[in-house]
Amino acid sequence: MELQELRLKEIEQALGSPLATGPQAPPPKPLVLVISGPSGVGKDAVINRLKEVRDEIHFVVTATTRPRRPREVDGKDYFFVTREQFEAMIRNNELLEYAIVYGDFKGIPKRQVRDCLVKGFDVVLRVDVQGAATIRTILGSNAVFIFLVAESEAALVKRLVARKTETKDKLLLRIATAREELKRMNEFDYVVVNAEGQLEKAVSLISHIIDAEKARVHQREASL
Ligand SMILES: Nc1ncnc2c1ncn2[C@@H]1O[C@H](COP(=O)(O)OP(=O)(O)OP(=O)(O)O)[C@@H](O)[C@H]1O
Repeated sequence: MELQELRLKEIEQALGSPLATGPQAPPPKPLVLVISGPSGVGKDAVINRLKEVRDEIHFVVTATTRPRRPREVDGKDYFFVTREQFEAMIRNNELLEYAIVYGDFKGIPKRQVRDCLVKGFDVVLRVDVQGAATIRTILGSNAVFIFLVAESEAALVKRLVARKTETKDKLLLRIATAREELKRMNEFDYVVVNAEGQLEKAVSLISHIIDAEKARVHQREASL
């Protein structure tokens, strides 16, 4: 050990400067990850699991006028607001993006995202395909866009039927919309398959995407 230290000293002397001990890689910039995909593909399921495996990431809570489903918690799964409250948020320019999705308003509060980025935290946003397009116009290549798909259309519909949260009309509308949405896959950076019973695999791939993004030489730089 001592001999080694001595050698290092000799090297430093020969170099005429001390050997730097700081990190050689620059600190990674905070990441904005947009997770999108057709209704019922498993966005919520994937994000809920991702929260458990990557607890350093911040998950922005979407505001919605849609009625709360039995197991959903206000402020955790969504901010459940009235139509009037939502309209006030639009008027006050408080939303990064918002849309009417199957008759209900959904939107991302800007402040939550901004606060996280300023503190240097990574942020995950959950948006429908329409919302992802809006965010792309704002953040462009400074955010990472992930498109979630099921293994097949049949599998997606089976999952939606099993969830039992839609009437038949709403279900048909969601399927038709999903067909259109699938055509927009090429607007995304990554596609992740959330296959039946394979939630862990989808979450693990997203986790690896995050790690790979952190290792980019040319870091994306999101700001609002
Ligand atoms: N890999 C999987 N295997 C089996 N079931 C799954 C898988 N992923 C999600 N599910 C189930 O499929 C249903 C739809 O998932 P989820 O509600 O997360 O979709 P979503 O994309 O958030 O839908 P929406 O956009 O309509 O809110 C849920 O009942 C969920 O538990």
